[in-house]
Amino acid sequence: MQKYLTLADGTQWIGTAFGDRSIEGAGQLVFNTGMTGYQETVTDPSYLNQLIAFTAPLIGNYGIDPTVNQAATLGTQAVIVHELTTFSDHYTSRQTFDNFLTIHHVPGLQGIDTRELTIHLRQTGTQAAILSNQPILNFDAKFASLPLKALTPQSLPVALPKPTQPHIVVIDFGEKTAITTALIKRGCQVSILPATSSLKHIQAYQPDGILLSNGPGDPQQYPAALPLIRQLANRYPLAGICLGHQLLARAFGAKTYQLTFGHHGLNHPVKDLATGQVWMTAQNHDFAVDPASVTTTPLQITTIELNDGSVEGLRLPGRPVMSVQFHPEAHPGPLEAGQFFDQFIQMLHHQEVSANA
Ligand SMILES: NC(=O)CC[C@H](N)C(=O)O
Repeated sequence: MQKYLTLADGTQWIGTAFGDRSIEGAGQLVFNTGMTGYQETVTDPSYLNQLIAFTAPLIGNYGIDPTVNQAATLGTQAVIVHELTTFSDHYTSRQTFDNFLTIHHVPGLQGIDTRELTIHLRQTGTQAAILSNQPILNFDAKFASLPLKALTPQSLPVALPKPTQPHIVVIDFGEKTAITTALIKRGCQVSILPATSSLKHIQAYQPDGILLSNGPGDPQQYPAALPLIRQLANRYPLAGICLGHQLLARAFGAKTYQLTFGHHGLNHPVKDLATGQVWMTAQNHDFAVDPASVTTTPLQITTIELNDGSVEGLRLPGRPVMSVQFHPEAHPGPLEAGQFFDQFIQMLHHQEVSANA
């Protein structure tokens, strides 16, 4: 069965269907350059209502491991690959990628040159796209006819904290499981609360620290969260990751903007401005903090991306508050930036963030 990928600029790619053959998808088309980690990527809630094209030439070759999902449901609108492997004999695999997408009602397109598509997106910028079962006659009408997906809230909060363990409340904007796991692995107890929670409600959990999670969409779409974030940052040690970082910036008056084609991959070098140390990081974002706007706020830039110089980290001098644009929890990706969580846990003891945080 043929499937048609049509971009807002009218360009079209034709390939073969996989995943849920009957379903069509529409949203922003992004490319991901990771050589591995397709399962963590398609289950990452930050890809809500996006179509993901993988530049790696072979996808699906180690199957699906039920333990690595980043969320229980898939928010992605479609998956686009060059070549799909239809069998997998890896020892952790329990099903094929094709079958996994079918069960989760996500359509796929295989057999197109995703590197050519990526070059096109790098030249024209991120744009809307539709994966359809028939050629498209009217892009806008078809786009409007296809349903948007909604986020499924993460698991319920855990029981009251044990006095011996630091208790972290994660504010859930679309939290990835690996963030919670990274905190639990470091001895924390974690409660996940909806982003609509009131300060009073959060305080009732008696947190030792707050983590603002990653999440989908434009950070401008979350104005209601900003007063809460300011209140939390003034009361608790606080860390932000990706969307959480962007919202922390906005809460203190900085601006965010859309990158031309986003950062979606596993080998983005970032530099710690205090130490000069460079980490290879996993990234997944289309928006970024405007560095010029940070100078008008109490925040300080701590880290930058070496490919394009974009802002990768912030701190609030005098308060145990810091954030990163990249994904220290990785999954997929390199784990070397995981020290962000160690610094966060140090901060819980009400220490000022060290200059290299
Ligand atoms: N992974 C994230 O939290 C992504 C943040 C935001 N949705 C962006 O695309 O920039």
